[in-house]
Amino acid sequence: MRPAYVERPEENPDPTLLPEITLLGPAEPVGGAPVDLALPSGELLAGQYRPSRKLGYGGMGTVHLALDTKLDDRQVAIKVLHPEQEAGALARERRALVDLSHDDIIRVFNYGHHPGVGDFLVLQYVDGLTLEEVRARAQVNPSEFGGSRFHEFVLAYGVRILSALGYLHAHRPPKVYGDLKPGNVMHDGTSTKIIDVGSVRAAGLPGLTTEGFRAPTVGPNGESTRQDDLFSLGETLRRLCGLGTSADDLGELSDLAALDADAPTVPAVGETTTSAPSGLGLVSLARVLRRATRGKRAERFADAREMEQQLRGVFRELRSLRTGMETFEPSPLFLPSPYALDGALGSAPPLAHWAEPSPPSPYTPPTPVQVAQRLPVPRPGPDDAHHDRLSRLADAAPEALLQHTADWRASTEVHLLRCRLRLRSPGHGPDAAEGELEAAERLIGPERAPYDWRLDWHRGLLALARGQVTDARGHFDGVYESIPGEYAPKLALGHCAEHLGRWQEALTFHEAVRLRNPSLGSAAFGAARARLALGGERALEDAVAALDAVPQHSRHRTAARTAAVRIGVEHARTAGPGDDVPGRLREVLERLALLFHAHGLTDDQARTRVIAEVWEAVQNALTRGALDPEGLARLAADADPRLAFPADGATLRQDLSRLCRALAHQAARSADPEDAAVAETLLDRAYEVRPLAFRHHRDSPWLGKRVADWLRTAASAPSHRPPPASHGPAPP
Ligand SMILES: Nc1ncnc2c1ncn2[C@@H]1O[C@H](COP(=O)(O)OP(=O)(O)OP(=O)(O)O)[C@@H](O)[C@H]1O
Repeated sequence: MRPAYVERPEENPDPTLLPEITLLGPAEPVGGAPVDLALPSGELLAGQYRPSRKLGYGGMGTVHLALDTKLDDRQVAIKVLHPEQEAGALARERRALVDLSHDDIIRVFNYGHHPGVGDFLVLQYVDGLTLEEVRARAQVNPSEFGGSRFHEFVLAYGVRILSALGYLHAHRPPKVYGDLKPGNVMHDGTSTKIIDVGSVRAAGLPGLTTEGFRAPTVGPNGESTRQDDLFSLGETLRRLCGLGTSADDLGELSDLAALDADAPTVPAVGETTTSAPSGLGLVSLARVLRRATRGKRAERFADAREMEQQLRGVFRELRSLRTGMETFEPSPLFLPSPYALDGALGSAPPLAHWAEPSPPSPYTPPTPVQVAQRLPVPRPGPDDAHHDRLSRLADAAPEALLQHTADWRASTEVHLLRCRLRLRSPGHGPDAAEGELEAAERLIGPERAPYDWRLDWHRGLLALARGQVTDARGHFDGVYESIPGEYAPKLALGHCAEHLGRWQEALTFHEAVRLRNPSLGSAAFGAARARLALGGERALEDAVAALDAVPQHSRHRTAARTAAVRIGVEHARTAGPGDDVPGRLREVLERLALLFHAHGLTDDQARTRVIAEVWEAVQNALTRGALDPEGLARLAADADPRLAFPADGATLRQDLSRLCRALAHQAARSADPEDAAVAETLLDRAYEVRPLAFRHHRDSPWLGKRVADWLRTAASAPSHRPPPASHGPAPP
């Protein structure tokens, strides 16, 4: 191993950052030999280059370090070709090699011939290690690369190499590199260089390849396509990560089954002792490498850009899972979703909450139908005829959009849009949506349809809309296989796992998405629900922490803060004998004040419902003996005065009675007929809860008339002017 110093970069979300590797001292010649060029002493190669030592050798030739005496003694690498290479393809391609210009591809400065030595290329000199040497180093000393962080650096190598491959592939006619492997890429300071450019050729022409990195689809004489390059890169990265010994092993590592286990999965590491990421990070990494190294070209990434997007996504996931830090970058394939998928948790309790003798759990997840309607939406494909128009569409009512797009010429994306709109529109449903999906599939055609993840995504939505969650999980798993760096399939799988009772799996998916992008309410709510369902000592703290991590600038912030209050209430309501109910209630009141005055819950009706729920929880604690009158007084003394929290039991009851009447008022004016029935129940409660001195029955003939009159007035009051709770028409 050559002596070198590895300096890791600070933690950073940039998926192209590499450690800085500096070779130390006079490096040993790689081949162990000094210059072995047949040059008389003092003679310059081609009258210009002074060789100093051998750098290495390979199938094509021997590489020497030399000084360019005509250019300020600049260091260059001279690659002297083996005689059998001289008349080969390289000789014809020299001009093209000199023209190659990309930061991650070694520069070919010159070429020449020296009698007695032969043909040679003059290359940019790289004072670094090959990736094969880096791999060996990481195997011996993983901590030098930050342990499992090494895998993120491997992805960074991938992203950089893909930039070079993308450059070659974009030539007209396209070029391929043809012979990608760890020995042909060097770590150059903090960047990479593909060194062995002799294999570069036009796509489809014969050329150099290497056993073990060669795709099965390459022709007998090395005839390669762009997707064969992606295979070789996938294999290169697999070796660097040391995952398995072949693409088959990646299949095993890609399995979701392990994610519902209690303990984190232990990776089956093949060729390295570098600690590999575990759990979902490992699955995503294995999947991205597997997709690149699939046997059939159609199963691999379509191009360098597609592969790069997914490597970047997996990088973000690994980094966030390792550090717990946000690693956000907008998704290239999905639009940001406006919906929080918060189930019952993220908003004030609905009026129906008071219809039940004991309120339903607020932890209920969103229904499969709601999930189908509110998952993130794929961005329209750039090649679609309607791409521009589709990108400009506002998220309007589904019926209106169906009408708006009715006369658009059919295209895959238009059918997929209509499929989603029909799922969201009450008058249509899954059967109509399925027709659109079939039309999209026909347009994609039988050759490409099996590999188009968009079809699987929409099949997953359809299955959810029909309540077939196991099927949906299968479809979304297919999407995750295809685009392993994307967050949206993981969000979908998290919701499926919740409905299948696979709570550990749900937590794994939601946490991975949430950590990467804490602004995304859906994942924070999912993680909170999964933590609460799994239980355990820290369940409540961890659930609330996930919600608190939704940042102030997120559109889901108010919902997340509301949920944190409601979780506290629910906990106080269902607390066992050992629980610190006064402490919990104190926290709830603190959060409530912040929710109203800093975190944006400004709607008066919602505020009244949240206050009623909190006050009821306090009353409930008093009744159960979990809180005593002194404790209540202390809570009031500590609470934010703007909450006007009652300091004694009688005032609390009076407040509750007033709140119930305010809620009855909301119910009486609600457009929902079921709410009207709740109005009666709430009035009953208002009377029940009054302090003893005030108690009487509302059904007394005198009072009954007044109540009926009041309800009528309330119901006929103009509904566009919702008065604050305390300012409704004077209740009886
Ligand atoms: N530009 C360079 N700067 C520094 N070292 C280099 C450079 N090019 C090659 N080397 C060293 O020489 C070794 C052999 O180089 P290279 O892989 O290009 O040769 P090759 O004959 O094409 O090998 P093969 O075809 O077997 O991969 C490399 O492993 C590297 O250590």
